[in-house]
Amino acid sequence: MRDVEVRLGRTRALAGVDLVVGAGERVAVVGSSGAGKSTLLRLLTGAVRPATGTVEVLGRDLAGLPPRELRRLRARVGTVHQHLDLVGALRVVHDVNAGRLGTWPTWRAALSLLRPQGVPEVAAALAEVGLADRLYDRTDRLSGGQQQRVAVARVLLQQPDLVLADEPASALDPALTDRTMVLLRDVAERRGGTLLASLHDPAVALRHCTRVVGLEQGRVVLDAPVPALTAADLAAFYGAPR
Ligand SMILES: Nc1ncnc2c1ncn2[C@@H]1O[C@H](COP(=O)(O)OP(=O)(O)OP(=O)(O)O)[C@@H](O)[C@H]1O
Repeated sequence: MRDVEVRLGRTRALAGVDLVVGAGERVAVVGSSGAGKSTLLRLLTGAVRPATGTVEVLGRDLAGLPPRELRRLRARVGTVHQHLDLVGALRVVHDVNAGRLGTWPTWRAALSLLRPQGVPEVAAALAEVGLADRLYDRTDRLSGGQQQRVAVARVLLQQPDLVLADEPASALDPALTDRTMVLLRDVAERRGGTLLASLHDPAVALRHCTRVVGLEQGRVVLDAPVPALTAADLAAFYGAPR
């Protein structure tokens, strides 16, 4: 993205952001609450449009992309949203299958709501996140951490070229956090793709990412490869003493 500004209502959520992320990079987006991390990720899904500047995703300029092309592009972008974007009243199998709706014809997507399609692959993705036995549970009967893992399973099934994760481990304990980050890394790496994750824990950023981008009041104030950073450098972004 080049020289991007985003306004949300009266707030300038991002200002003058220049960021180029190459294939295969794993980028942690860090910063205090309200710094603009979610906005940055939502910009890359086309959910938020810039007031000025350009945003390119997987080599396509999002401005003026016809809806059909935008849908195709979105099918190549896997997202774990901060608020998970799951349908609680559905069975887990349907919520996970939503990961590939973008690549299915409409008739198959509709049919899948009546009779789930491709159940073995869904079961395999759920097994990877440790929820093999929850295939037919209602999603809203699962705990917050389990729902977060359903959202990860959906991305595993989708096999996208770009993975965006907004605090993907906020409801998980440390062991599950690491496991989830490894899964997200794997799914990005399988396709030679890229991972961008907003992360609240500096240690997780250092363990799992190759680069850290720090935001403050909508501006990029840190952009460094992980080997160049210390835990103290990062702690500053979370309000901890250096
Ligand atoms: N829908 C909205 N309308 C108006 N302002 C918004 C909206 N969404 C976010 N903002 C504002 O934009 C700024 C950036 O918000 P954003 O959600 O990107 O921050 P964040 O770094 O992801 O925060 P958090 O860590 O708390 O999730 C904040 O000042 C926020 O109040």
